[in-house]
Amino acid sequence: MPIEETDTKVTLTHPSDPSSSVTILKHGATILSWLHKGKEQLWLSDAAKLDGSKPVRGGIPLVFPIFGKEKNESSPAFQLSQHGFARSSPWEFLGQTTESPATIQFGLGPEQVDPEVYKLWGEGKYDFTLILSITLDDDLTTTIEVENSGKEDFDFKWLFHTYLRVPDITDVLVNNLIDQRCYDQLLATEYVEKAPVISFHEEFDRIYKNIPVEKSFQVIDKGQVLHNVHRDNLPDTVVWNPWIEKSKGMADFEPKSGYHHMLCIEAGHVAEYLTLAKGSKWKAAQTLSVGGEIRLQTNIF
Ligand SMILES: O=P(O)(O)OC[C@H]1O[C@H](O)[C@H](O)[C@@H](O)[C@@H]1O
Repeated sequence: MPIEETDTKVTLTHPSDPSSSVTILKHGATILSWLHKGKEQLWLSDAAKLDGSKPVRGGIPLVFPIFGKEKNESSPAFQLSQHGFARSSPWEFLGQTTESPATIQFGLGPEQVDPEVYKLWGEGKYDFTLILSITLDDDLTTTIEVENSGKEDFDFKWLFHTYLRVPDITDVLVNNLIDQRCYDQLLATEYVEKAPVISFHEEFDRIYKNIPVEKSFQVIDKGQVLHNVHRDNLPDTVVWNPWIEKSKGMADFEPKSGYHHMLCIEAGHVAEYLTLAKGSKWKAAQTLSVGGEIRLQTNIF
C-alpha cells in the first residue's frame, strides 16, 4: 500500500521503492521523516511533541503567515506568536492527487485554526486556503499554494523550516551563498556573505536574501554531497544551528548534543512580506535531493 493513514499521521511510500517513504504528522502538516533508499534525511528531536501541544522540533515545520515575531505594532500580524499558526494547526489530509510521481495533499483554512489564534491575525478578517502538495520521487518536493479567498488583501511570509540530518555539523560545509546579502540575526547586522563555503563552529542564524532561484545549496560532508536544496519562487533562505546554549534552552530539543546532527536550511519568502490581493493565488516549492556532484554556482548574482 503506497499510503497508510492513521488518526495522526500519513505515510507515503515510493510506488517502486519500498525503502523510500515520507511520513507527515497531520498536525501542522509537518513532515517528520523522509527515508531515501532506507536512509533518514531529516532530523527530529527525541523530545519533539507529536500531540499538537507544541510545534514539532524537527522535520519540516511550515511557517505562515509570519516568520519570527512581528515587531511593528501596527502590523496585523503583531499579535501572532513566533512563526505563525500553520505549524500548530490541524491540517486536513486531502488524499492522493497523482500516482506517478506519487503526490498527496493537505489543506488548511481559517476554520481549522484555533479561533483565539485566528483572531490575532488582522482581527480575524482574512480568509485563506493553503494547499500543501508533497511529491515523493527520487527527490522530495513540497509545494505550497496560498489563496486569498476573502474580501481583503493580506500580507504574509512563508518558509519551509527544514531540519536536515547531518553526521556531524563540525564537518559540513554549505556552498553557493557567497556574494549574497544576509541579515545576521545574532549580530543584528546586514552584510554581504564573503565566505566561499559556510562552516559551523558556533550558533548560526542568518537570513540570506533575494537569492536567484537558479542557485541551489549543497550540504557537503568531507567532500561528499549529502543534501541539495532547490527553490522555486522562494527568494530567501535561513540557515540555522542553535549550537550548545540555545539547545539547552529548548525543552523539546533532545538529546542536547543533537545540534551536532542537524542543520536547518529554510527556503522561504521572509525578508519582505508578500501582498496577496483578494481572489489571487501564490505558489512556491522546495525540492530536496540526495547526493550528486559538487556544483559551484558563484557566477550567478
Ligand atoms: O524555536 P522555533 O520557534 O521553532 O524557532 C527556531 C528558529 O527558527 C528560525 O531558524 C529562526 O531563524 C531562529 O531564530 C529560530 O530560533
